[in-house]
Amino acid sequence: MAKPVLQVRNLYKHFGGLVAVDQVSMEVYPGEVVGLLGDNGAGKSTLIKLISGVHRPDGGQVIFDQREVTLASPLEARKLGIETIYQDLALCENLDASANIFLGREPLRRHLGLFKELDSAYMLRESHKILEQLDIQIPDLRRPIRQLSGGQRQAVSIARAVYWNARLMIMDEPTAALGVPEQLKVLQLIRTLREQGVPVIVISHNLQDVFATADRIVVMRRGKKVGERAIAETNNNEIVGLMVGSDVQL
Ligand SMILES: Nc1ncnc2c1ncn2[C@@H]1O[C@H](COP(=O)(O)OP(=O)(O)OP(=O)(O)O)[C@@H](O)[C@H]1O
Repeated sequence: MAKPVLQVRNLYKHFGGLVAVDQVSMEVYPGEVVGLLGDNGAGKSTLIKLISGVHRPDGGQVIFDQREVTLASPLEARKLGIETIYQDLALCENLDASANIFLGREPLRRHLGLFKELDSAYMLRESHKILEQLDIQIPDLRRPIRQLSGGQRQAVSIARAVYWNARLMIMDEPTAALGVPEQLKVLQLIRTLREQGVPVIVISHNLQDVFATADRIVVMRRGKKVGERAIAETNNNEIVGLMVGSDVQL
């Protein structure tokens, strides 16, 4: 069996007296989609922030590519290939898709052998390639991002991560703000990522979405991991039961 891309062991994080993530261990294998589920306040966001370098754990280990890592910042996580896409997408509204894909990492070329300028032709060519590779249709790559639909923006954000060699993609509620056709496109994009070997951790409140895309589900409640199931071996009721706890009657 392939080795996990990511392993977390006994991760622990508290905020004052509140334990947000309590001894959580999980793995993510190459080419799989893991749905991270749990009710509000269960600790899902805190867990992914520990994996993406936003928070430092108070205990436990993060092992990436078989090596224990200390992620002191989101930049360090990104250097390893851990890319997180939050709902705000971190795109620049006034720039076009290709400028966003290269944001902060723009290639320069010499102009008339004298001074350096942005190599927009290269950026455009490369953007076309990555969007095609992911089967993303954006009719006009020169339009500012603000004129694109929510699903297209999400897609640009994912394309950027893949272009810069994402080895693990973490997505926080990727479909929450989208209309139904756009949701379907984003789910399809998650499947494409899996097919191209990039594993995905996806947080969602939408069980239908998770059942449509994930291979495995991890359920959290009150900071703890309370269950882990292969999609083929579970169903809605069982997952809801784990999310709300056996003390609640369904
Ligand atoms: N920076 C912080 N400071 C203090 N408490 C925090 C902080 N971040 C999260 N918490 C608390 O930790 C607990 C877990 O929160 P977290 O956001 O991880 O849950 P969640 O499962 O992502 O919830 P939701 O689905 O509502 O986003 C909550 O009780 C929350 O109030």
